[in-house]
Amino acid sequence: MITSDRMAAVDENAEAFGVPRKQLMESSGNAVARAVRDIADPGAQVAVVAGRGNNGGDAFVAVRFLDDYDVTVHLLGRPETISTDIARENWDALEASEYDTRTVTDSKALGLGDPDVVVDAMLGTGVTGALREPEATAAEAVNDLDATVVAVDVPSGVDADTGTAAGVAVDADRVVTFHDEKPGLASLDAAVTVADIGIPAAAELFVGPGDLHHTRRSQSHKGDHGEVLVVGGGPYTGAPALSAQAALRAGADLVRVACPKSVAREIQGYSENLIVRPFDGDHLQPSHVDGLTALAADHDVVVFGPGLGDEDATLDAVADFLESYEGTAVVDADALQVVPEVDTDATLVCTPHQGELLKMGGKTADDWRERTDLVESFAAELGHVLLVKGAYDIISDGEVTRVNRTGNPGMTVGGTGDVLAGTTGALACVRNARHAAAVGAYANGRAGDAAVEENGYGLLATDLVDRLPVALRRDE
Ligand SMILES: NC(=O)C1=CN([C@@H]2O[C@H](COP(=O)(O)OP(=O)(O)OC[C@H]3O[C@@H](n4cnc5c(N)ncnc54)[C@H](O)[C@@H]3O)[C@@H](O)[C@H]2O)[C@@H](O)CC1
Ligand SMILES: [K+]
Repeated sequence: MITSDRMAAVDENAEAFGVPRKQLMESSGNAVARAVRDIADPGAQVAVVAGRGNNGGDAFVAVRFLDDYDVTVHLLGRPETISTDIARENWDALEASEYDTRTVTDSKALGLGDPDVVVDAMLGTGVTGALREPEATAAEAVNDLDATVVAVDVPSGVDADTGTAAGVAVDADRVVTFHDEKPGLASLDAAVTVADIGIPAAAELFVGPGDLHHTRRSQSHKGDHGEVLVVGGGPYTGAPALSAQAALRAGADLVRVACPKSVAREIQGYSENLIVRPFDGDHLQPSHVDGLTALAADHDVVVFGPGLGDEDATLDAVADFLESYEGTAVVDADALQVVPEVDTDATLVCTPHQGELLKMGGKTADDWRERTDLVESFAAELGHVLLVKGAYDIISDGEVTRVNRTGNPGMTVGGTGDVLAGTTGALACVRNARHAAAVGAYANGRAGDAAVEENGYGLLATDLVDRLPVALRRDE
């Protein structure tokens, strides 16, 4: 089962991993032709009703695999309005080979005749809202025919994620959908075929550029890009400042740092971008928890742990806070060891390196594939998202597991974990926790790779912070 925004991400990852969309379209078209062959014998009359996007492109490919059928292609609009190169190239190929192609600009003139089969290729996952003209009239015309209707990917007008139609929709007998089931298809009374179109499994497993650009933004936050509270500092002062700067660079609108008064001036000293909220003393302890809980309520995400140290009183305070907290928190560094004993309704993203994972009671292995299984089962046991750092970062919520391959050996330098925690915290303001962890690991690694590319090894954690915006940006 795959939603349309995940499908777009997987599609873009496939392209990034060397399998371009035009190749996927060729496989899609071939699958559509096989479905027609399944329904009607050679010589049968086939009417292809095509839109101006890649859904139409799929059908233009299918036509080339149906030479022994009597095929007529009806393009709803002028060829120059075809909205993608790969669809246009497949249209031009039909013209060059003089297939029977017609362009329909007035839907009244949609002379479909009385075909045995109709291929509905007007719209697929690109539909927004109720069908407009000429697609709406065309859908009615298709529904009035006796023909067997084969829908490409999704019946035109139906929302692939919900199965509902905002207006008129094609009533398909068969749907040939690509790569994986779409949530909205199960509720239709059409027979659904899932066609494998050669997208490598890696395009779903490995985090890639598609994950950066196609993730549903969660609406459940206040500001545009969210407000993050970093709770850290004590024995260390750099760690919370790195996390806070990273959260700002990763897009948070506002970041505050709750830290012991003893280090507040030093932490403020790192940057005018930081807003410091000191609590008294020189380390976090249970008496601070009520104040922190109140402060946390004014933020979308809390990043808990950078530089806190592991005094017993501090760990007790972490446990007390997490027990009552019900929001989203990234838990890193010394605070991690507390998580397995805490019973909380909070959504936690734990970001251990492999040593910290062992301290939490998890297991690890040298081979990243084995680690994937171990992390997935430990995440399920914990009931939280795990982002286990390593040459390959493993991200799992116990159900879906992702692997991040960006980053380099230079990133073992101190502080890169603090940058990752802050980055993940900012992303968790606008993405679900598992996605925030996957994209956080990906962006952090890309920032580290960019730093090494420019300056060679001898990487500093601060080199990552300034490179996060580019690491998170859509590739030009
Ligand atoms: N994502 C993938 O991995 C793949 C997608 N493929 C095909 O690509 C399709 C998605 O293609 P696109 O993103 O180009 O979008 P579509 O081809 O589904 O539709 C986009 C076109 O429809 C128009 N449109 C949108 N809403 C409309 C409405 N309510 N009334 C009238 N016109 C409307 C848009 O202006 C645009 O021209 C999929 O359904 C599938 O068929 C395949 O090529 C296989 C690979
Ligand atoms: K369709």
